[in-house]
Amino acid sequence: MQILSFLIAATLTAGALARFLSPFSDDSTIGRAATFSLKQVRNPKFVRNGPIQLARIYHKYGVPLPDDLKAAVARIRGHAGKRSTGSAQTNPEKNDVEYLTPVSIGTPGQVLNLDLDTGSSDLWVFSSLTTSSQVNGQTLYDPTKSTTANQLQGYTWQISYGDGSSSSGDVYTDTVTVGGVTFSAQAVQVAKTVSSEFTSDPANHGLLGMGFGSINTVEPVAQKTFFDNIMPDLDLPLFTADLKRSAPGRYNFGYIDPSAYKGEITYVPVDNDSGFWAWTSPAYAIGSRNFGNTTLKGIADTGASLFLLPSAAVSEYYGAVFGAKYDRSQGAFTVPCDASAPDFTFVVGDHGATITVPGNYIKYAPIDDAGKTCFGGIQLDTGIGFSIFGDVALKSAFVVFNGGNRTIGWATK
Ligand SMILES: C[C@@H](SC(=N)N)c1ccc(Cl)cc1
Repeated sequence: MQILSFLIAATLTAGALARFLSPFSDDSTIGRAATFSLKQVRNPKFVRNGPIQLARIYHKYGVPLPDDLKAAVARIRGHAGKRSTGSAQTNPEKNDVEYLTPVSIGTPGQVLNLDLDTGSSDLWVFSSLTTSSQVNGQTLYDPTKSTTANQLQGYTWQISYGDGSSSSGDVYTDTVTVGGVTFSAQAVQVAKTVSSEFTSDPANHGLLGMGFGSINTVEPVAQKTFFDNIMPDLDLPLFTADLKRSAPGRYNFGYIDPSAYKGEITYVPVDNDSGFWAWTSPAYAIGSRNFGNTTLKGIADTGASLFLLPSAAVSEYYGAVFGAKYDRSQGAFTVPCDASAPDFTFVVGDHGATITVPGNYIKYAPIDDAGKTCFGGIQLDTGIGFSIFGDVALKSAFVVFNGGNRTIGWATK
């Protein structure tokens, strides 16, 4: 409501109120009907502004602003400075086994390449405290060289991952920056021990968990993830993953890049009770076959390389690939690298949206120098309790992880 019209309305209200409260005023108009008219004049300084006017209606009826409108209003009112966005390139290792993202820790910044992992919630790094025999060329975070590092005395952590790897250590807080977004008191878990899987990968300097805080392993008090900490200051409470096959991809924070995807983003609910970004796909299809009606309950996991599915789906898939087999020596399905591998398509939501994983992505990587036999990009999820939409699936899509309303969005690209 314009200021002038608001004042007029207030005046009218006050006058009416005065008459109601004291019907016996000394007003000389008593006994005669009082009439008057007011000429409205346009406020030349009033500037139309859609989002502001729309926001005022929401405020008038006490309805919270939708995230997009809130962000638009913040930008218009110049509060955008209080909001932030960020963008970080992420780089695949050989065979896309993981994607590493530069992260600055400490003052002055010590840059380590970390695996941003939506399947865990600890930010841990190789450090000057890591057992020297377990270090193999990794960049080490040294808290003694950071003027902003503070140890959480008596705090420890220990984590084990689905692939059998593990690490443990002590806890500091320090300034952490990813893609230009900074949090000044982020829990940084310094490794004192790491398992051989981590020692054997010089390029990987640690993990930055992007799962939910409920599965952070720090004791005696679990610590918030980097995303938990920056979410309130982001333009939008979300991050996006745009992973690519054998090419750099990108994690964006606080905004959705419309040039990064095609068509519409389809959002579905996330069940974070497990601490993971768990969601359900209602159906899948192999190649040009019809969609079945078997749901896939799984997690979107940037920290897992492969696409782990129920045995029925895996058997149906490899049954359609000439020469595919379960190789006991690999403990996994393999396919001839020159095989014609069908696409794997899964449904998102209940309005027909789908994501297609190209068959070539499922001829994951050669297991021999001759390049004749390839490791399958789809493998069994037996014993895990859920499927894993790992990088083989994620790099087939543009994926939005919305921590505000706990949804996950999928789009083709
Ligand atoms: C949740 C992921 S581990 C991770 N993304 N940090 C996982 C669990 C179980 C298996 Cl078998 C493989 C991967």
